[in-house]
Amino acid sequence: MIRLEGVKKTYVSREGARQVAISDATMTVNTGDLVSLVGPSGCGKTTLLKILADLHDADEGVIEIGTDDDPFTPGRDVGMVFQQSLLLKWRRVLDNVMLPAEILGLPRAEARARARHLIEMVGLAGYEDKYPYELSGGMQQRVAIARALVHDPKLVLMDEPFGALDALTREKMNLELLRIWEESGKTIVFVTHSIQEAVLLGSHCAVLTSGPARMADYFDIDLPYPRTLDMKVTEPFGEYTRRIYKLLGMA
Ligand SMILES: Nc1ncnc2c1ncn2[C@@H]1O[C@H](COP(=O)(O)OP(=O)(O)OP(=O)(O)O)[C@@H](O)[C@H]1O
Repeated sequence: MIRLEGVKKTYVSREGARQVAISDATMTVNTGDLVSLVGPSGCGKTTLLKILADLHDADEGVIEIGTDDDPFTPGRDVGMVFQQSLLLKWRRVLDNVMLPAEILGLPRAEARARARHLIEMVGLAGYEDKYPYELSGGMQQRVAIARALVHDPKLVLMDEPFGALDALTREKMNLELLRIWEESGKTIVFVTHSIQEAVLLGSHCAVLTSGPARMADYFDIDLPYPRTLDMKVTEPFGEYTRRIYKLLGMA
């Protein structure tokens, strides 16, 4: 579904200083993959997501998303989830989830039915008429995930979606995301600073390093499904985390 080869992006400041945000990003993503992008702050993870969402152009490299038979239109085919849920506080849960469908002008009755189904899928049945302030941080992120899926996008981009949650809620949301991913069959690219989260969630993992910012490795994570939290203490899991620590110069 996605092919990147040698993708590079440099930002130029108003003073003319050049900052290489990402270089040599090369990866192939198949429909239904969940790709973790892991790396330290400033190594270009968000830049890569913005390139995939067509919010930024790359300077060099090949970017192919979709196929001739199944073309990809970024405005229609991308769903995004950010570190903050960015819910509209004056809208109830159902109306927040409906937002992308309204912006895209999708048929209303169908979109409402889909929104209700997604609210149920993210575990919030019964909360359709609540306002965001009535929900916990984890519940708000569930609403954001439902909102990212309502227009049935081909690609879901998640930028540190659980970064603001407490550790236990985050682990719970990891399992929830795996379930939602399996149920929805979506292709997901997921940015995280957490090596453990990258390994637990990813079917594939891209490791980005800084100084200079580049994609240092891209590999399959061949751990069985369903993934469970106790896998984190197994030897195969440890091998993947060691591999990433080494790439980041931390082992
Ligand atoms: N719009 C911009 N203009 C200039 N420089 C930018 C811009 N956006 C990002 N950068 C720079 O590009 C580099 C990569 O930024 P990016 O946000 O992609 O990193 P990141 O890996 O997502 O970081 P973090 O994990 O902290 O969110 C950083 O050095 C950043 O300062």
